[in-house]
Amino acid sequence: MVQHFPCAKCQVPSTNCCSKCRRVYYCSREHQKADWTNHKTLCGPPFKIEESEVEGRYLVASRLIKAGEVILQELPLVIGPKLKTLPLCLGCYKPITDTYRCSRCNWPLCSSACEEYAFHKNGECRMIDPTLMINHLSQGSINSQVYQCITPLRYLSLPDSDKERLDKLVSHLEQRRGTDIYRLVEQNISSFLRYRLLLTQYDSESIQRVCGILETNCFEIRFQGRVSVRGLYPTASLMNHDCVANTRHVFDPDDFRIRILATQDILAGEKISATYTQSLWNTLDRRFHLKSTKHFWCQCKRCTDPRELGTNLSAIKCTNCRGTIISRDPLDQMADWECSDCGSVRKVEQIKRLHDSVRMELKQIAQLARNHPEKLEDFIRKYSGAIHPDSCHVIEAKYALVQLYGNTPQLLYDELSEELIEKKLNYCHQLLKLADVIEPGLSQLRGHLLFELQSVMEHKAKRAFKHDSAEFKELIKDAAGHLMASAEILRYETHWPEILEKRRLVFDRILKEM
Ligand SMILES: C[S@@+](CC[C@H](N)C(=O)[O-])C[C@H]1O[C@@H](n2cnc3c(N)ncnc32)[C@H](O)[C@@H]1O
Repeated sequence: MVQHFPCAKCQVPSTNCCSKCRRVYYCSREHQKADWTNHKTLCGPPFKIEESEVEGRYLVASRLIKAGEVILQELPLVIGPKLKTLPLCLGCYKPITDTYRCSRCNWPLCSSACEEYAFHKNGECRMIDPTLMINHLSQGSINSQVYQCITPLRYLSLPDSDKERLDKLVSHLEQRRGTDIYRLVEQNISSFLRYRLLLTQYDSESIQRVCGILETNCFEIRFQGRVSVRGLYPTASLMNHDCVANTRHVFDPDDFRIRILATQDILAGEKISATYTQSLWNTLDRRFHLKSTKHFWCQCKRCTDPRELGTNLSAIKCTNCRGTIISRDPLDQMADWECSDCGSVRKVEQIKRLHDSVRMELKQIAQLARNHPEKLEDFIRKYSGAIHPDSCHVIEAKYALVQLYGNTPQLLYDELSEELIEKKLNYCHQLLKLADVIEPGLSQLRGHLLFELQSVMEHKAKRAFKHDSAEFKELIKDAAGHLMASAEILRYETHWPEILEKRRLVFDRILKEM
């Protein structure tokens, strides 16, 4: 499915872009010509690179960037398997059944067409002596661990000019030295490449640096029907992190090109940010994850506020007075927590233990949720009282139900009670309010929630009201508006254009009949 972007002149979806900046799309040469006076001032990149001691390099808007604008697009210089991966075709990244082997190097692929993918052909296929892989690639016994060396090897085999660009990226080599991940790289990648595959031209330090660069800077690339892989993009990886980011990214399924889209208007001088973590996690978890994987303590606005910008995702109810317990200093992972009403104090270890046990319980319930959604409802009831109705765990349970109700066998709309329809509707509204704070604008979370909202509204309208009633018409019109809003966000994601088009036809028909 080729990605379409709206023509800058008339909004008609198009695949042709300005050949200079490749960020702005036109449906025809006429519209490109007509827009030139406007576009010529915007044709260069809308960002510059700045640097600070604490954050290193980062991207800053050099002019107003409008929500929805493509900020940059680029091809990956390296793409390949993640450290933990399922066995996959090294050409197209689909899961393999080991029925075809590369005629040159003997690595499992889908077909002869996959032998020609440049990253495979110029990487492991050219670099590894197939006779040395015989034991590791014998039929029926491929250990997914052997894939760990592929992406670093693809990096190491790049032309010098590409390598020079990537070598400037942050590796955190010093912080990684002596850690578990450093030892794992030493055993599974460095020793494997040097002593098993006899690639002794690469020293252990260089291999460790490359692995550090890959883990600090790669984007995860997921497509339905393919194993998820990682890609390294020299400019996109200069976006620093913020727990409320102002961009999102989409990948082109044909060439893995990344496009960075502004989710909100970004003023000249503002940082252009991405999120390296999960927006529904609480502050303790997000900060710990960023420190352990990316080696920095986040100090963004959201992390600084003990109430997480008023969302209370981290908050816990006080068992003494039912007030709200929050951290005394969220930028200190060891700080005590305190009830804002009665002042009683909890040690952070106690708070962490509580979060860990609730998270574990939710994980177990979520695995059964397809057949037992009522367990998620019980969880929500129990922990809205026992922790906090806005707690991240309660929110995650609600989001899981929003995705299940109406979309899963046995939970399709026709089988849902009115009560469950109403529940889904309420959860969508609550979660959208939250998303407006933690993932505002044209974010993927808002796109998915708006999509779920329009579908449940349509079903409620059909069920609750007569087709010629004012209530029916109002609900359907609102739902159609939400569909348009979700389409504006999701149309760049693979598979979504067809789904959105089907929904549009449904609403077209209903609106015509009204
Ligand atoms: C993908 S790189 C981003 C570009 C990087 N700043 C550079 O100079 O190349 C990720 C690294 O940037 C730094 N970084 C990103 N966001 C940060 C933030 N909000 N605060 C501090 N450091 C940050 C961390 O060192 C992190 O591991």
